[in-house]
Amino acid sequence: MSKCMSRATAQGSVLYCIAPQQRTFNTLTGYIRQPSSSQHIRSTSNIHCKYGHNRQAVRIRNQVQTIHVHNVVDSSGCIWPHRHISTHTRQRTAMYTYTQSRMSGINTHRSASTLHSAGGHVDKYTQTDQHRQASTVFALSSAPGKSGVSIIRLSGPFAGDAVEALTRRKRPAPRYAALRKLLHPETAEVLDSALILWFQGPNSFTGEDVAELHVHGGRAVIAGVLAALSDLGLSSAEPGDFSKRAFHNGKLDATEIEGLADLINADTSAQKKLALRQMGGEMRRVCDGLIERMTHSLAAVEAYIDFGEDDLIESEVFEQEKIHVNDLIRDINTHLSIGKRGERTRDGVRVAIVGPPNAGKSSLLNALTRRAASIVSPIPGTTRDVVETLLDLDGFPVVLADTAGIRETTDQIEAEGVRRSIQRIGSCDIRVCVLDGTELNSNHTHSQLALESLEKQHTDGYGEDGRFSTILVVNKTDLMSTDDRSAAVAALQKQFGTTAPISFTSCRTDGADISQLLDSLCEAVKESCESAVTGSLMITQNRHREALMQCVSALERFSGSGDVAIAGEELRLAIRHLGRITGRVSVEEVLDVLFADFCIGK
Ligand SMILES: Nc1nc2c(ncn2[C@@H]2O[C@H](COP(=O)(O)OP(=O)(O)OP(=O)(O)O)[C@@H](O)[C@H]2O)c(=O)[nH]1
Ligand SMILES: [Mg+2]
Repeated sequence: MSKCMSRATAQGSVLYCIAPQQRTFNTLTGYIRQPSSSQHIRSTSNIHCKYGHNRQAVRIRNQVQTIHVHNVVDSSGCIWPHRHISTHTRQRTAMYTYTQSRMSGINTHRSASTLHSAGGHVDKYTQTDQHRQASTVFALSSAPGKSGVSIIRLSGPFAGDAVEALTRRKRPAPRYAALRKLLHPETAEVLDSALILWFQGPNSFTGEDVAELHVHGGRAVIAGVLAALSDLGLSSAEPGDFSKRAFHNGKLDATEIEGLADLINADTSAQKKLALRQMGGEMRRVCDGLIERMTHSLAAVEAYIDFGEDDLIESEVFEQEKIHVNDLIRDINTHLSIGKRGERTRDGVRVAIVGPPNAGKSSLLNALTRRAASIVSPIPGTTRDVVETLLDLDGFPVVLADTAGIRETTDQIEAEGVRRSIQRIGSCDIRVCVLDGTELNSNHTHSQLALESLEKQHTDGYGEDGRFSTILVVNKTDLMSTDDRSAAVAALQKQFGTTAPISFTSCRTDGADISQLLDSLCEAVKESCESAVTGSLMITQNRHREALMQCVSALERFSGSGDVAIAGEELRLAIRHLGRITGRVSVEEVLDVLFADFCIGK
């Protein structure tokens, strides 16, 4: 929490913000106009202020993290109410506004100097050592269990002292590895010989003081060092504690933290690439760019509401902003139109193996995964439930599902299995429909029923991206003649058209031939993950998609609105939806960027 106060000067009021860690807010000084004038101050200082007949705004530039303003006092001694100031680290601009009506009831007679002397505003570093110890966390950052080297990480104000207590030497120079003996701080028992890395905050992952102890990865060594840290009064980190601190200190935004978690969980190279893109701030940059554009539009609309009559702002402003907002809608829809490619790459492409009983679905799943994941038997109706297994196909993650054979049955359990199969046909990304090649030409009722179910769920075989997302597999080719194959192709093409991909497979236990299917499947999986539009944004989380969709809805309502005040609210709502993606913007406030661009009062 930071505190703000002002000091009267010849130019107006200088705004001070005092952060818990004083280094953070050196840049936050600036000028606040007295609320009796509507003249806009253009200042080269870090804060601009503008007074309108019902709104007040403070603009902060070059901020490095989100701050919380408790009280702002202007030169007349008027205390402004508590509000959040959210800053965009790289966007360089943030706004703090409030409506004057909300100021009613606030003590306007208390002077800035009284506030100063009242204490509690200068948040000087007064934490006790105990407090510093408890707010410093430690954890084993590498995987638990035996290993060559394990890394124990510490973060917080007491991290440096803890290193000195364990090594009985001065902490190493920042970012230089130092070999040190670790000793128990009380008993002096040797715990290990460790490599120590020291990161002085804010130049660390969490933004706090951080130390990494690279110790030998034996269980007893790790347990001994962790116990010593606990004895020093440090707290054991909760899951995600380090990332949470990085977020609160403005080191990572919500999307970058999600990217980090994805990177740790990435099993395939495509997942890794996607996670690195997100961790690199791709989503943040897109969101920041969109928010900046919306902010400009909102500022124009607000300026029109506040100053339209007094300052002769052209009435076309509203119409012009509708054009800008329509451009925004188009751009966000372009991101959304790429479909669920990002989510598929992150969570795995859902591939379902479906078809009539005994066609060889389970045999095919086992051949693809190269293990006996599903039970195979000559008895039709062997598979009853959906059997899922994970597969890495050319670097892309696939969730492969074997399903019950589709047929009419009086067996209640099998009927439930058939219902689940049909459901899976509708919900998966790619369908692999396995047919018994020896029975395909004999008007086999089960094959027909399976194909009909496929058609019913997916009328023309095309998925949400307009791709033909069904691969037809003719299995048991070892029992088929060349003529049988030609007849099978003709029959399937008659039903599904000539573009339907058809693969021939054999899953005999003495050697499966599935290469044709593997090629088709790899192609389909890649296509369902990779974006046709190079460099386009990959949406990896459902919550991002939902926020973007809600943002578009609000923007559409803005465009359709005839009332400028209501439209302004919609725009504010749109910004808030996008702000939720990065976690950076918690606006209840009106953003007002345009004071620099709009020459109000000229
Ligand atoms: N000759 C030959 N037999 C196969 C082939 N694929 C599967 N089979 C046999 O066909 C029978 C059924 O195989 P499954 O894999 O259990 O068939 P399924 O489609 O999973 O059957 P349900 O689970 O009952 O729906 C088994 O006896 C397999 O050994 C193949 O390519 N060639
Ligand atoms: Mg089966």
